[in-house]
Amino acid sequence: MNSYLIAPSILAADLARLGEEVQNVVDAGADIIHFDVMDNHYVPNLTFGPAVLQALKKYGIKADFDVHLMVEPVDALIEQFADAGAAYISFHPEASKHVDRSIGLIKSRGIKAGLVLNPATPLSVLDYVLPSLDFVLFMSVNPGFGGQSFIPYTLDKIRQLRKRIDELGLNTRIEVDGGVKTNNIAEVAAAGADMFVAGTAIFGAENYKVAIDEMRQQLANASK
Ligand SMILES: O=C(CO)[C@@H](O)[C@H](O)COP(=O)(O)O
Ligand SMILES: [Fe+2]
Repeated sequence: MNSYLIAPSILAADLARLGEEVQNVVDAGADIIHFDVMDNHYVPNLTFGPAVLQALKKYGIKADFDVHLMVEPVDALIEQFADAGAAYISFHPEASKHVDRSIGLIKSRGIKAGLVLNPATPLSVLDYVLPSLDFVLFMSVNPGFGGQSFIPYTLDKIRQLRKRIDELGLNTRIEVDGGVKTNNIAEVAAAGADMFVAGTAIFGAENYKVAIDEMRQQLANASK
């Protein structure tokens, strides 16, 4: 099993103080920074583009950025986020006409490529492309907003994919996004996930380090 990565989602940060907020979660022990890109087309919300990622890098953020594209189409933004310095890029398969080509585009820029499955998207979308992916992102809420509740049937999907990855001998990571909190992260890890996005559970906490430490403690218990 890969080591666990905790990825605070900046959607829940105080956006008026974004640079400071991101530095604070990095100092509090975040492994990577989850960057939600919404276009008011693929999802009914609008967030930030590559210029914001570039600005955060210029501000001095050294952590890797995990760019979650909730946009349609995807290829032009893959290029722009690659130029801006993304370390991970994921997209939703229904938002790309040519999924294999979009994955290839991400990888051709030396970036880790992920495919995102909405709650009701079947695992069969991974047929044929799973070996070329660095990670699969399971949405455990419907995409578009932070602060929603974890959809429990996601756990079964995670278990099924973990089995498939292990049987194939792949080292694909499984990321889970939406409603992940201190009180369910152990269960999500036990199902087979190893990357955990948490927006409100971290940025909504009084002390980011206490929140991240509690998650790590839960993860340590889960792997015992
Ligand atoms: O991609 C999304 C929502 O579409 C997420 O990354 C959320 O931003 C996670 O927020 P919480 O559910 O952890 O508050
Ligand atoms: Fe996300």
